[in-house]
Amino acid sequence: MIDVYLLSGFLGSGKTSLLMNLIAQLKEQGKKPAVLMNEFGSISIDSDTVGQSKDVPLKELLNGCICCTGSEKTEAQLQGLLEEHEEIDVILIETTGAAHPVEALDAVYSPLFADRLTIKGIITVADAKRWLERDKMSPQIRSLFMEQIRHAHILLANKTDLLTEGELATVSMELANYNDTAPIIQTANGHIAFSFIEETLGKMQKSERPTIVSGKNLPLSSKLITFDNAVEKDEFESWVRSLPDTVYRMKGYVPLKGSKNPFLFQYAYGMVNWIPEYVKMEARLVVIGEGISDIEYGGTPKH
Ligand SMILES: Nc1nc2c(ncn2[C@@H]2O[C@H](COP(=O)(O)OP(=O)(O)OP(=O)(O)O)[C@@H](O)[C@H]2O)c(=O)[nH]1
Repeated sequence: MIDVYLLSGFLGSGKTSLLMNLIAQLKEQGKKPAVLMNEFGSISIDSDTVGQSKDVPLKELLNGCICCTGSEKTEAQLQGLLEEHEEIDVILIETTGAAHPVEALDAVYSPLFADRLTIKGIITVADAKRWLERDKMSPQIRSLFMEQIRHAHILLANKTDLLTEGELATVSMELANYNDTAPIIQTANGHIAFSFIEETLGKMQKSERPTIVSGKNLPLSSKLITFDNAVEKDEFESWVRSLPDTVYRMKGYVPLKGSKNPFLFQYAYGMVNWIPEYVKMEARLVVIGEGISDIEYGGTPKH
């Protein structure tokens, strides 16, 4: 299994700096990291920086963010990385600072990779100075900035060099109030030990079930559902409607009674979408949300 880490954080918060630090540490440990990154616009500034480490495989998604370029593209890029570089053991994904973490995670979770990739979690870089000045942001942007912080599994309060001791204490306390599950690490230029990230996220995963990042104490988790038998479409949809609001996203291949191949099933914000598949994909579904570890598919109970 290849470990996948998602680097989130607002525009300019220090994600690329963190990425470069992590790559250097991984290489020192003899590991083979690969990078998937996406940038706003069609000029690849950040990937040029990373591209200087010629031995680090890199795929980029230009012109849009990982969430709105569509998960198909992300899947294709990941597929490309996996096929072209069999030796990879860690994938670092840098999302554009304008990506919502749930959507970015969503683009990465694919039933195609369920048995090849272990999504370890989201590391959010928060610009500590910006946090103190968040009231100056427009409500929409502030909400994105805050969402990225809220969904972090590990939170870096970065750019500490720009703050006084007193300001630092305030930022740490306020961040802890806002996301009380993620460890908060004060950093400058994204300097953090990769071993800390690995151990922290490893422990979070162990405390719950082994698939991907999951757990009641984590802001976001995922669950893989498999099917032994084909299901009735209506029955499946009533099960979908019975799920809690904290299920944000589902996608995968669902075997429907009377159909040759499992259908591609998509769910987002209450909407379901079925697309026939001409290839026989493995029947499995990824569910992403909060507090979803008890969700199982059992069809609708018969009366
Ligand atoms: N003073 C200070 N500057 C920093 C720190 N970390 C990063 N920077 C600077 O902030 C700027 C943005 O850093 P990046 O690492 O490119 O940030 P990013 O999150 O990748 O930016 P986007 O790709 O635009 O979202 C760069 O000029 C960095 O040198 C820090 O801890 N302190």
